[in-house]
Amino acid sequence: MAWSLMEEFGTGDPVTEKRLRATTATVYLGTLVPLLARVLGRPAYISPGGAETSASALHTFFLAMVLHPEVQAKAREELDRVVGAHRLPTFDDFGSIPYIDAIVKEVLRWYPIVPILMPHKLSEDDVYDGYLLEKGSFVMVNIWAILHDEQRYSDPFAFNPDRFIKDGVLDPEMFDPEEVAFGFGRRVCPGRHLAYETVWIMIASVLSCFDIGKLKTEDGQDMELREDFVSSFVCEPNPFKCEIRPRSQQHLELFAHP
Ligand code: HEM
Repeated sequence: MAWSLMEEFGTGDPVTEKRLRATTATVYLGTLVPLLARVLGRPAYISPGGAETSASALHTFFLAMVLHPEVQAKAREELDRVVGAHRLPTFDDFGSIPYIDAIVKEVLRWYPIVPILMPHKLSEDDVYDGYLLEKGSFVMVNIWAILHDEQRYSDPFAFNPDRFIKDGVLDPEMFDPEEVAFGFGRRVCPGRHLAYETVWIMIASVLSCFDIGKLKTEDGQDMELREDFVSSFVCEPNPFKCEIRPRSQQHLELFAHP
């Protein structure tokens, strides 16, 4: 990909070409490698710049859907009504299926992918809430605490996309997890829009075509599943098994040949 980009946009300038190569590698490491690793069942390890993150968000989404069939039902009602059964959702549907946005926001909030931001070194003295923070100090932002603050979100440990919806649309008064889940300021995640849109289109497409549910035990009971997350720099569920069933033959064909 980097080579064809350079053929098309390359100027022969080594600095530009180095940037093109680095940008392509970042996108590759940030999205494709972790997604492929999930599909192949292989581990993918963090590299600087957001590797794992989009795949971790999708992993969290699948767990949330297994645990909350009522959320799937609501999303499907919206998708069937707005998108219909004859095509997959596209970015043209952006703004028309707010419950899908609410699910993406709740995935980012419920178990934030990067719960504690990496340390940032202050380049000058700063004052926060009456405290002097001296130049050279390291500051680490607790995203988990911000996104589980009861003042902002009632019942913060529950997975509840409805908290972002008011009168059938996204509630502009509700604090948007996107404001903090991708960091802040000069070092804010440069992949945040790509990440949001990747997760959004995947969630919309998967929910259009598949039911996600618990596996059955041999005697026909639902297998128990818990909120069991990896405790590390990037937060995501420990591996779990679930059933992903096409809603119908027509939905399966739609997903396979959009
Ligand atoms: C749901 C998905 C993602 C989340 C939650 C996420 C979150 C973050 C966070 C919290 C940071 C640190 C910001 C800070 O230090 O203040 C960061 C940095 C970064 N992210 Fe992402 N990220 C995601 C996806 C991506 C993707 C898809 C890419 C690339 C295509 C990417 C590229 C980067 C890079 C290059 C940095 C380092 C920026 C810098 O230090 O200047 N991220 N991300």
